[in-house]
Amino acid sequence: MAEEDVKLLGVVGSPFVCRVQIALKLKGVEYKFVTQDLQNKSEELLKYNPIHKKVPVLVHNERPINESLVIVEYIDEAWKGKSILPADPYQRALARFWAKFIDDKVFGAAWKSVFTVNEEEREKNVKETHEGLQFLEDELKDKFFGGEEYGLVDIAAVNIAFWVPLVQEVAGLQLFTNEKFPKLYKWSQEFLSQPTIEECLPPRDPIFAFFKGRYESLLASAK
Ligand SMILES: N[C@@H](CCC(=O)N[C@@H](CS)C(=O)NCC(=O)O)C(=O)O
Repeated sequence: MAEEDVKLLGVVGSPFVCRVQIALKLKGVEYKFVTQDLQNKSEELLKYNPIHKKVPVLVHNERPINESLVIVEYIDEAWKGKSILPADPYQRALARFWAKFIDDKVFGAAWKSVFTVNEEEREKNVKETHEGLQFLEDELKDKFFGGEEYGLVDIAAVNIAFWVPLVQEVAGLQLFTNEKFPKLYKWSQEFLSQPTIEECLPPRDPIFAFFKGRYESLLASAK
């Protein structure tokens, strides 16, 4: 391939950015990480993601791609190496379904369970999170969602493996525990300890402190 110019607009500590970092690492793609200030969005971010104005944005030879799951699929297609999606069309469709399910039905609810001061809303979201996690617990048949090797669904679910345990601790909630979801919990430990994944994870303590601060200011503002 011709000379590559690959930039990732992101922030450290974002589960969505982390997905893209994992995919780039898996394919061995060299890239420049361009840290964004989400309180004061750069011209570059607004230019490359004018619709959502969010990170991650992958810019490949000046062409931007938005939305983490779309980016991960793009990386899989644009670079050779270890495949992220299965080859079989039906299995590919299933992988896309579960990756989307994680965002639509699990992670958002887990996040809202933590970052709310409304008890009713919290309860509703805790219930939804548990229902979503149960579907994933039932779906997990092998070592990884991808089989013997991790793939799109595993990469998508890094938000469940790393971020949900972290933010549940911030609020003292029990969303994703070994007792409730033993298969999924075992998967998360196995997945997070894969060398490529470990290298892409942000340092836990500062991220914990960041979300703890955000949670405490939410509590304070509700008083
Ligand atoms: N659906 C998007 C979500 C990305 C997202 O929520 N990014 C956050 C950082 S973790 C962001 O850029 N937030 C800035 C904002 O909402 O203004 C994806 O999968 O890429």
